[in-house]
Amino acid sequence: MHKLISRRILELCSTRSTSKRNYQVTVVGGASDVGQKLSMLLRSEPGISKLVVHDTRMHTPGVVMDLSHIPSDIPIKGYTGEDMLETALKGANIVIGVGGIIRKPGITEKLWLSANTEFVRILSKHVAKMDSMPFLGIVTEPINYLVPMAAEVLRSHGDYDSRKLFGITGIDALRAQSLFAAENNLNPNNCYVPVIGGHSEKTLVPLLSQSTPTSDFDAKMSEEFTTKFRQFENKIIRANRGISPTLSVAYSALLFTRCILNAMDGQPSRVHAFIENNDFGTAYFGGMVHLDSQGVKDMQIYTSLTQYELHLLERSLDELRKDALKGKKVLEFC
Ligand SMILES: NC(=O)c1ccc[n+]([C@@H]2O[C@H](COP(=O)([O-])OP(=O)(O)OC[C@H]3O[C@@H](n4cnc5c(N)ncnc54)[C@H](O)[C@@H]3O)[C@@H](O)[C@H]2O)c1
Ligand SMILES: O=C(O)C[C@H](O)C(=O)O
Repeated sequence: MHKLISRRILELCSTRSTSKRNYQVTVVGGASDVGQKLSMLLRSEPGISKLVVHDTRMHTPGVVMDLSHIPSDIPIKGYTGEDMLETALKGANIVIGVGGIIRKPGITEKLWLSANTEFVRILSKHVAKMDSMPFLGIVTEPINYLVPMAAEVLRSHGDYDSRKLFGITGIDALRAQSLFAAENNLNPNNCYVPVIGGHSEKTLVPLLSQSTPTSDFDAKMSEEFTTKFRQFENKIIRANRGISPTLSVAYSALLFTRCILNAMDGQPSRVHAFIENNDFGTAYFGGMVHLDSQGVKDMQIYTSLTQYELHLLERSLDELRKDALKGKKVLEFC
């Protein structure tokens, strides 16, 4: 069991490396709710040589000063306003995009979508102009079509390396792990349920057939688990009085950053993410991604899926194709 726990922990990149690194991380949208929490977590992450926080909000200098009062040997720098984005990105090895607007009461779907689309469009355009493409992780929703859109922008404005673009979806694996543990009365640290597909109610596919420990759920229990799991996003937004979650999302972005840092250091690393992947008949797909120092190496493939999982996967792929198309089309209106 001890070996098993270590493996799970490694998979989610909870382990910190102690090697000497020299990597700059820039958090764009860093004064947002998620961005502030992520920046606080990164503040004490060993091996980051410089943490940069960028946002268009006027209180960004205050956020940076607040963070600087947490003693750390990681230098921190803040930049405010779109005209400072280029400076904030300069020298970044990892860029995390967490800006836009959170879902909250009073914000219409249309406003939410257009603000988030604009955020990712501007960010991608600036990243495309950098001397070399950094690792770019996107938290901003909806990931299913903003990641394909980011790829289009990167492609049309500069040298695009698809191995370095990721939608940060680790939250889905964390939720599946927590739910599985709760349903089976187990320690979550000993559990793992792979999640493939996309990051939305209709595209998430939890693979109970591949769980650790092995699941003895019958067909009805598997369907109930899947429904519950897929509704987590809406459930938490309702419980949060209409506001999207930020804590577990920031935590999953920390794990993502850690996995990338490990990979850049040449250590074996894998991360849950949504990436360009044609293996399943759609341009983008999410799952466990194996990394090397250059980015995506390949994605974990699972065999012996149940009929139910295959059915979910088929439906998910239909949606993902539509989402990727939306991502390309949305640019026509920008
Ligand atoms: N992937 C997930 O699971 C998940 C979960 C929750 C939230 N989110 C996403 O995270 C994002 C942030 O959520 P939040 O609650 O922290 O949002 P928030 O509303 O607190 O803040 C958004 C921030 O983005 C900044 N911003 C907007 N345009 C910018 C630009 N061009 N350059 C730099 N900064 C810019 C704003 O100034 C603001 O600080 C949202 O887009 C939301 O969709 C994703
Ligand atoms: O869309 C959101 O902001 C919610 C988020 O995607 C989530 O998974 O909780």
